[in-house]
Amino acid sequence: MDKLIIFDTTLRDGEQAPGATLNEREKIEIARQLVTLGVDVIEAGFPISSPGDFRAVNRIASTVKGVVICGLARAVTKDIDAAYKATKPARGGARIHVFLATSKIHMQYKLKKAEDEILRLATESVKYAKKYTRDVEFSPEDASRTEPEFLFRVLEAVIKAGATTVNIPDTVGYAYPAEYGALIRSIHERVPNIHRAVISVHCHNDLGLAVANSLEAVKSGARQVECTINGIGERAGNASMEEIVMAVKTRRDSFPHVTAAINTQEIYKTSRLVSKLTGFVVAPNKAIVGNNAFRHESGIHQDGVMKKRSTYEIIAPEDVGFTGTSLVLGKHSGRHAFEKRLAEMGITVSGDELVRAFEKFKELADKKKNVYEEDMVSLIEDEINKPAEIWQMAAVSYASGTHVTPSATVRLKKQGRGFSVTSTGDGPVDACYKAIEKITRIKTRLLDYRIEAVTSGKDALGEVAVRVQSGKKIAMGRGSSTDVIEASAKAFLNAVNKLASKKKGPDGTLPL
Ligand SMILES: CC(=O)SCCNC(=O)CCNC(=O)[C@H](O)C(C)(C)COP(=O)(O)OP(=O)(O)OC[C@H]1O[C@@H](n2cnc3c(N)ncnc32)[C@H](O)[C@@H]1OP(=O)(O)O
Ligand SMILES: CC(C)C(=O)C(=O)O
Ligand SMILES: [Mg+2]
Repeated sequence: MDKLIIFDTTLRDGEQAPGATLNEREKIEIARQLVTLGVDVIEAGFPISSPGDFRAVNRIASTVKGVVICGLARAVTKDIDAAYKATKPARGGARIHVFLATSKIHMQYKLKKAEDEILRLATESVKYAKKYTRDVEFSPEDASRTEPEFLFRVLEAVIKAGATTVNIPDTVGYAYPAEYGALIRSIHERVPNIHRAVISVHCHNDLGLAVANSLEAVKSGARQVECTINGIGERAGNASMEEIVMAVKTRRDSFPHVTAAINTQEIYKTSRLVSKLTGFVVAPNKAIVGNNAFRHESGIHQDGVMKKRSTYEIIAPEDVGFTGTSLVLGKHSGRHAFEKRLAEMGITVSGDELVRAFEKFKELADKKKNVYEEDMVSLIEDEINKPAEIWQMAAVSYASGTHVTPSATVRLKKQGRGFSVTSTGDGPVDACYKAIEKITRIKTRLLDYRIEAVTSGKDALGEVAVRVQSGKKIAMGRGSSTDVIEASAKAFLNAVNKLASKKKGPDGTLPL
């Protein structure tokens, strides 16, 4: 079985994504994690591009061990000198990666050079880099749009000049899998000295085909893939490392001939580090590392996963280091998952109670994006234990603003009698809560307060969820209104009623 060399270019091509710029310290932190992940080569940067990038590549080469450190260079001697100087301290090996475009469009309009001049420059640059290190990679940029005959000539020449890896970039993400695979096979057939070099692939995602193209290339004889964590990179990005590695591992039947030495349990952690430091949020539906990659909300899927995981999961989440909850409750969930979640929370309901609680859950899930654990507890308390509504909310009014001491007047009813109290507080919500405490004579501590919009638009309904403690008792409360202060007061009173009914005095109040 051949080794599939994983060449990580998160710190070079990944960092070229607008907005992804990393400083020296951040690059080192990512490089260290890439070593823990087990990549074979780290393309740490483009040393000529800035003094900061030179320093970052140089620091990585000096401090990050156990991996080949690569620096990118144009076919220009000062770039190659800088790449050499920056990568020189690498103990695991230093690689110089020289690139030069070979497609007609790039040669004519960008480089303004003819084929012969390109061939000469490519060969001389590789020879020049070869003076510095044994490990030289050459990339004919835009290879997939290069005239095949010219591409074969360039590859043969650079291998003769000493290139040990020849990379075939699909620079603009133009290729599609069958075509790209055929290109790799034709290189095997038409470049006489190809056996002296490793064929590498470097695919961009402009048509969403970067991973598919890379995999097809591996099937066709490529033995190095250039990729980035989370697929970040120029424009639509590069081929995503985690997708390639997990595809090769999961579909061993299709890739029996290669193996990648990646410690896959580190994938999720690496993804989150790169996301945090670049500021590029990972889409929830991103393969392998998206938040939803291993989560199920649909009842039929949840039921299947509970009965046999592999009905809907082709990868074990722990294989990529994902440890979050896999069953998410929402409007598409079914009874099996609902019951399981309750059981996990230590709540056992069955028969009619379960039917009722499930109906209420569906109603709530229709309104809310997320059904939290506290919502479940509150739902069970409301629907199953049915606490008596000892105090009813009659009215709330409040005053607040700049240079105004927040105050609230709350009017509650109990057994037909009205009670009204005005109180001040740290804000209108606090003033309401103090007024309710005074009327009910229940002393509380607010443990948690959460507010979210359950409908959209200017008249959105705000729902407040609170967790309130009195003595040793804790109760959840929920309240909704288009006025968030009123919703807050309702939620608090809902919790206070539960506390009162949990330990009623003769008049339904808790002892102070
Ligand atoms: C496909 C890829 O990802 S390639 C890598 C792309 N990455 C980057 O460009 C990031 C870092 N780049 C930089 O910091 C700068 O572009 C530098 C330092 C490399 C060069 O900066 P400048 O000297 O100011 O040149 P500028 O970027 O404006 O133009 C590029 C020049 O390099 C030439 N060039 C482009 N590719 C190559 C190459 N592979 N070999 C030789 N020359 C090249 C261009 O033709 C142009 O030359 P010209 O000035 O004679 O017209
Ligand atoms: C420098 C080369 C390999 C590149 O990034 C590309 O062609 O996309
Ligand atoms: Mg690229």
